[in-house]
Amino acid sequence: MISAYTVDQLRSAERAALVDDRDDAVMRRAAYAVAAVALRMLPRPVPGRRVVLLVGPGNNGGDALYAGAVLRRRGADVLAVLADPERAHAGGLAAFQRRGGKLIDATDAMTAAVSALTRADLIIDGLLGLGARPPLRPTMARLVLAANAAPAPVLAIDLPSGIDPDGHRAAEPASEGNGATPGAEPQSGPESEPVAVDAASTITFGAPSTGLLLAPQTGRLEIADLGLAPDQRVLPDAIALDDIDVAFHRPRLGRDSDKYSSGVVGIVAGSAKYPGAALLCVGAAVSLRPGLVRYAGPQAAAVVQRWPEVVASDDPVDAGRVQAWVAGPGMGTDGPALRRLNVVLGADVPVLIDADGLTMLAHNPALLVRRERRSHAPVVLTPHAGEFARLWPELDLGDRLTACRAAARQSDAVVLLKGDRTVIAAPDGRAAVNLTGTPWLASAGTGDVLAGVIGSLLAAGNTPGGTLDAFTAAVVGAHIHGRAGQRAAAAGKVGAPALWEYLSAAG
Ligand SMILES: NC(=O)C1=CN([C@@H]2O[C@H](COP(=O)(O)OP(=O)(O)OC[C@H]3O[C@@H](n4cnc5c(N)ncnc54)[C@H](OP(=O)(O)O)[C@@H]3O)[C@@H](O)[C@H]2O)[C@@H](O)CC1
Ligand SMILES: Nc1ncnc2c1ncn2[C@@H]1O[C@H](COP(=O)(O)OP(=O)(O)O)[C@@H](O)[C@H]1O
Ligand SMILES: [K+]
Repeated sequence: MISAYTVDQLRSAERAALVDDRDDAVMRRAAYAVAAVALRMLPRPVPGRRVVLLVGPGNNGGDALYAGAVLRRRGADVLAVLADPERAHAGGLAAFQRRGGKLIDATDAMTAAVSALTRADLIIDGLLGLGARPPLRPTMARLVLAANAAPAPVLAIDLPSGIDPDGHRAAEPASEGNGATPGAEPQSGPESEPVAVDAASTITFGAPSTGLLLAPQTGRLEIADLGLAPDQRVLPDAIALDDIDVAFHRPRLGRDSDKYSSGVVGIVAGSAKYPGAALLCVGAAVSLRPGLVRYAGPQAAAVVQRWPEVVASDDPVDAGRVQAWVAGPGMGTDGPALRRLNVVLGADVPVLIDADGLTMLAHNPALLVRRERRSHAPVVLTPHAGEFARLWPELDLGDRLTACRAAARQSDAVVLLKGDRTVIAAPDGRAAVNLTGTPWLASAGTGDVLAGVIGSLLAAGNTPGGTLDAFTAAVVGAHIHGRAGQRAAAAGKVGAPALWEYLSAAG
């Protein structure tokens, strides 16, 4: 599991770890870690390869300069572009120049800097780290635009410069969207997009800041343990899972297992207008291999024809015992749909509401209040941005994690806000960012699949030996779904049903 912290939390941990550190020893260790990743990213042979360092005014620039000195020793041709020459890190600069590193002052030689970036084999971003307060000022913004337009991959130190370290404001990729020419004065004004480095990899020290998990510009995340991470008594601001955590949470069968020990999930989805949603959601639930899937809705015949092992009925009242309900995908919002939703919300088991179910909740906020009186079992809400805005119009989606946390607290439900970086929050303040996924998932029906996946996990968590709470079920479900999407995309598959086959195996 990756734990991410606020800048304040990371700064306090650094202060505690570096009480007696008066020289650049830790920075040199950081720089070795940066150089090790850079050497992996450089084409072979390394001698003569062109590395351009983007160097800012703080310690992030110092890391870059020390890393540049290490790369010089390996024979790379390293050029440091100084964005703020007067304030460049003195120790780093001396070490770099001792090794024969070359310098350019970007404030008076921008054209040369841009041309060096264009010809680089690797760009190392040491403009800003934890001290960053976006948006970037003009010299840095120009360099970032040029770096993003260059063919070389960018390795960001600590974070891609231009993102908000705490993740409260999003930065769009700099190479698109703002219409700026690399090296030219970036547009300013309210319409221009914030600029940020689009990194192939980011190496961070000790632990990432929350913004690093949230930013799509981070690329592959590497964490170098320099003994700087907050200790275990500090609650992380947000977490992210990796494949190993998820394997641990998958339901396991034993000799004494029966269907109720692996979880029975009930699904209310689909309608005459959206028959496919029923199949997509049930297919996903089945793929997670719960003890049993029950279907309750107007597509019972089609569902059983496709999955004979599913026990189907027309209505949740007649469905029989379940350990979790999913309601919403394609179920419609008419009278019968509202009645079905009410039945599900009255059940004393965990309930996931998605899609049309969320639309009905937005129109009838009293439904959730009534649910709280009827059951203490958790509720999971899985809106995309449009559904989120209908449910909580007063919350600012420019700050997705904060908005999601507020929504979870207000509605006393786990809220999963879908998107490129899906975020999940629990009413008690826990939060997670999902790092799996692919734009391949931005197609119709993949959300119905996600609902089925999380529904199965909620049921598994509500078994006698179940360990998954609703928040963890949502986080694990998002991870599995995203990984399945990546595998389907890599295999060249088309369409949401392709996810089923990858869900049963996805890490
Ligand atoms: N501490 C440790 O133990 C270790 C730390 N390490 C490294 O140190 C990094 C943190 O270093 P740091 O504190 O010097 O901050 P950093 O981000 O480099 O520079 C901040 C300066 O940038 C400026 N600035 C801000 N926003 C700006 C903008 N939008 N556009 C333009 N300029 C802007 C701002 O200047 P001002 O606003 O005052 O003009 C401020 O002075 C950390 O990320 C890691 O890489 C590692 O070596 C491991 C050990
Ligand atoms: N650009 C993107 N990159 C990665 N994942 C995405 C992107 N856009 C959407 N997704 C994911 O695809 C799914 C879409 O769900 P949803 O919007 O409910 O679609 P539908 O209602 O058509 O099923 C979500 O899991 C979401 O996180
Ligand atoms: K950086």
